[in-house]
Amino acid sequence: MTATSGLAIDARGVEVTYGDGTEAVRGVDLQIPEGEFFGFLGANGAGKTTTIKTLVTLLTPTAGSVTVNGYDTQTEGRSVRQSVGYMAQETAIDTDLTARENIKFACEAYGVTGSEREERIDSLLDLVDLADVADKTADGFSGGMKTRLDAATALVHEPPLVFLDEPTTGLDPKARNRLWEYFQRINDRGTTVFLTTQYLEEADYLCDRLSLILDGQIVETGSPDELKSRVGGERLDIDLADETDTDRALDIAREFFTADATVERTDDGVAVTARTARERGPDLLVALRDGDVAVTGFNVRAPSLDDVFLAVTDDEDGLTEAAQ
Ligand SMILES: Nc1ncnc2c1ncn2[C@@H]1O[C@H](COP(=O)(O)OP(=O)(O)OP(=O)(O)O)[C@@H](O)[C@H]1O
Repeated sequence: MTATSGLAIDARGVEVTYGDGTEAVRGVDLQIPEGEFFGFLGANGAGKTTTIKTLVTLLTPTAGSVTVNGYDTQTEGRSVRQSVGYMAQETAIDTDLTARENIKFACEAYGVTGSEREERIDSLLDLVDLADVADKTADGFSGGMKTRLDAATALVHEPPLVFLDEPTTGLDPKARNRLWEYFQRINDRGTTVFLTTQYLEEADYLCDRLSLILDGQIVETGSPDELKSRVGGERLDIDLADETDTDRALDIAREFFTADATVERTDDGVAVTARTARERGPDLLVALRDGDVAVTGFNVRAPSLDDVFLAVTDDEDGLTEAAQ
């Protein structure tokens, strides 16, 4: 690796416009330190795959510059490709071959030869928990097993940086959790991971830092906790027995929580978002009872990345409206 900056990825002002005029990526900046587990979070069509394809040199940016592992993607494409692993959305495995044969095939494609090859294949099979089925053909594998095999084939050349494009889409929770363990394992051994996902919970669980991408632009970057703090604290949902009590409950809650809280009407009652929601929630319930408001249920939860996305996209809507 020639990187001296300590950055696995340094992308500046990247724009990608497809031939039909679609502006898929509109000015993306990414500085990702070596060793980081980075998440790129966005809905369908937000521009995640286009960004990855640009970083791994499958697409040439319309504008901007990208350095990956210290190599310029436009002038040193070959070195970039040799220094990264890429697990695309479309599977790269051949289901007529065994797990071992698939990995061997990937070794050949990446020029991994010689004495260390068999050892590396065995260690990858172990890493993705497929050693027991190494000599079975992949057509009988579950979705999760195929995905793990796919991920292993992206790692045969021991790249310092691996791109995973929505690797858990369509997997059941058990298979997904197993894959998460494996991704953590490869990051623990020093590999930088760039993961795209539509799952907020996944980014929250795995990533050191993440960016939210919306319509080809990064709208927010930070650690999961930092992003969650954007929402303004924990959320307390209170269900009311009688809908006609809602206005009174809102008044009591607003009086009880001061400036920093958001108090709103919900389908079942009221919700308070505040840093002190958990701590002061029980006292609010007492205040509601004293005000003759009957409560049928309540729940306090830490903000999810869903909440963050909503907060950010609400802001975006506000900006768009203001600009019009
Ligand atoms: N080859 C293409 N030609 C024209 N437009 C494209 C092409 N590929 C993608 N797009 C468009 O570019 C935008 C970004 O797509 P992209 O696949 O990068 O998003 P994504 O966030 O990866 O979505 P997904 O979760 O569906 O994979 C979308 O509007 C998509 O329709």
